[in-house]
Amino acid sequence: MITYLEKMKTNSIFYPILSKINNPKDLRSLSEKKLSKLCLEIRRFLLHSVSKSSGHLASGLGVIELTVALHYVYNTPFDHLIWDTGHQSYPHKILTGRRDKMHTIRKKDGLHPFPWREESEYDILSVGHSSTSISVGLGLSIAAKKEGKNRKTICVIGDGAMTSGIAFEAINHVGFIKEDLLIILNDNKMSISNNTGALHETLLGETKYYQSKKFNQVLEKEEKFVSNSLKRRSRNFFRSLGLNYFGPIEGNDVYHLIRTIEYLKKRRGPKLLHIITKKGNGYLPAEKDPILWHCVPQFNLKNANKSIKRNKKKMFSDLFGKWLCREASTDPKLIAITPAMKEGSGMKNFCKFYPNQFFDVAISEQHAVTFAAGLAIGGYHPIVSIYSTFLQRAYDQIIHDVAIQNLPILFAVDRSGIVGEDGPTHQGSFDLTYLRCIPKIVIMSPSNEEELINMLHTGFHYRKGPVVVRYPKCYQKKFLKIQSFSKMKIGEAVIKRSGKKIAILNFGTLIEEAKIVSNRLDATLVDMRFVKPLDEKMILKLIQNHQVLITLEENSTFGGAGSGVNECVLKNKIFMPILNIGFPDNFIKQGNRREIYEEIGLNSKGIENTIQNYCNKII
Ligand SMILES: Cc1ncc(C[n+]2csc(CCOP(=O)(O)OP(=O)(O)O)c2C)c(N)n1
Ligand SMILES: CC(=O)[C@@H](O)[C@H](O)COP(=O)(O)O
Ligand SMILES: [Mg+2]
Repeated sequence: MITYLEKMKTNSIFYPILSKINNPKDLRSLSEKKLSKLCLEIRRFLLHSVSKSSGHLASGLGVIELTVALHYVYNTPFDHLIWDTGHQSYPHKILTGRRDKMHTIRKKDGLHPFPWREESEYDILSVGHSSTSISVGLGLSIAAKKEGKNRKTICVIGDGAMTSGIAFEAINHVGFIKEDLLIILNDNKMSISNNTGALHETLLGETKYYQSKKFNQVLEKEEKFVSNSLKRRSRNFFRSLGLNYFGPIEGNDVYHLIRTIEYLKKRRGPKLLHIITKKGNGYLPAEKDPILWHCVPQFNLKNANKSIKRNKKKMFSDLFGKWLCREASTDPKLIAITPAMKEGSGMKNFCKFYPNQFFDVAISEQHAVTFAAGLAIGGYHPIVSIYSTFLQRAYDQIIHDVAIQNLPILFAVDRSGIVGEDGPTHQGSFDLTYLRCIPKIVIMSPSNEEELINMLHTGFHYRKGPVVVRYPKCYQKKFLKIQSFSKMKIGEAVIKRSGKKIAILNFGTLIEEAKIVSNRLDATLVDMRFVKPLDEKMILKLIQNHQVLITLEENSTFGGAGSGVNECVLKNKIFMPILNIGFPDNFIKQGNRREIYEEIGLNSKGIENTIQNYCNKII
């Protein structure tokens, strides 16, 4: 039987134009008048495909016209097209030979969630974290010039991604060395949440000016438009940094885009084209609620909003948000900071109820950390809520601006461990490794909902230096009413089960699997809770009456919690077999969390097998 999707991908009745486009060359052979119809077909295809696959939708809907225009005007893949962050690249994937695989996106062995170098020659840069496009684009354009290739480089960056430090640093360089590069600023006034910041205000100003002058009428006459857009203001942010600034122009009109981009292609030097698009364009539910539709689970197209909301389950992040509200109710000095991840981090209610104690600093992880340092020095009680993978961006800030100065800041490190569908760029595989070596930092890893709350409470009131509570992207199993919390003794582990020969030292939420395994193997199970400081007394006691130690964590085993246990044992000059179980030494691909844990041997069966194989040689 032909499945719905199979029908959809081959059906030349549903998609008379799109079904014939297998690469951008096919697109470039179309007459221009077919392009707006093609955009409609892509939009329909995208909606159907994401409704089956899940994924990033609203941003892709907003750049369909831009994607068509860019591949139409430029000679891709010879010319280099870079999509910043990459969550908007689904239309690009559809047009570059991957249409038939779109239903596999974000799935195990399926298409990668973002542009990926190994996946296609049209993906010149692998991405996932934002704001890298201009730096890489500049490097590519210089390389092309040195090689004597008449190759063009185009970077598409969103107004959200433009707020990040690295994008500012790149613009500073681009405007100075004046290489040939086209930056397209896709301004839809949205990050995941509403965009924030002074740059956003500046862009708003540009947009209002453009609307008041009705530049889109002038656009019909391309030359006049361009000269007008050059004339109308002597300075704006980008122009004052040495870039040729054009626009803003309507970014959801494929013909205007083609005219403008063709014109800019002929001009050399650093250019920034400011386009105004609508996130979710052409699909009313997503236009109305682009936050909900930024990244969606599978949904039913007939009652889309409802089916998305119905599928939403409570996560650890929501518990963090509840705890935050509760703690803020007794502490006006509590300040919570997010670098553009308000919704994902569970802070929607907090920012509503405590707007004066909340800062969304836009996509600026480095600033978020150092800004917290300033607040802490000033006597406030900052909490930085941040995803494990994005905290990687702020490593020096944690060491130089926070830890060296012993500042009391709580880091709520969300999405630690496997996040699943977002793949290698987003897995929280390394935070224990990169944080554990920082002197005096306290690191906790809750194994369940109660521990999460108690650890956040303990960490927030610790006040002797930085504290990290790291927790995964997992659903709450228990409904917790947050009435009271208790402080934990720093560095204290608890025994969950007493057994023989084998002691399992668990760090984090794999405890459910560890319980099953310890019952089957009659092993001792300890909930270590603290990655730093380790409960050394407990480790030494376990060594006395067991033959093997097993450590279990949701982090790379290289330098993670298990490495800490190894160091403790070596330091005490003890010979003891230790097996570290955790993530393997590779970048873990996309898939759902359950599948990935199974594949890397972190379900109960896998853990038991690994332990047995190891112990067979010893016990
Ligand atoms: C370094 C980093 N921080 C945060 C994110 C999460 N993130 C992904 S998309 C996005 C919003 C980007 O907004 P914009 O660039 O304007 O694109 P739009 O979604 O509006 O198309 C954010 C915050 C990320 N991918 N990388
Ligand atoms: C592209 C990106 O970085 C975000 O959109 C991310 O996918 C959000 O992740 P969560 O869905 O886990 O909040
Ligand atoms: Mg945006």
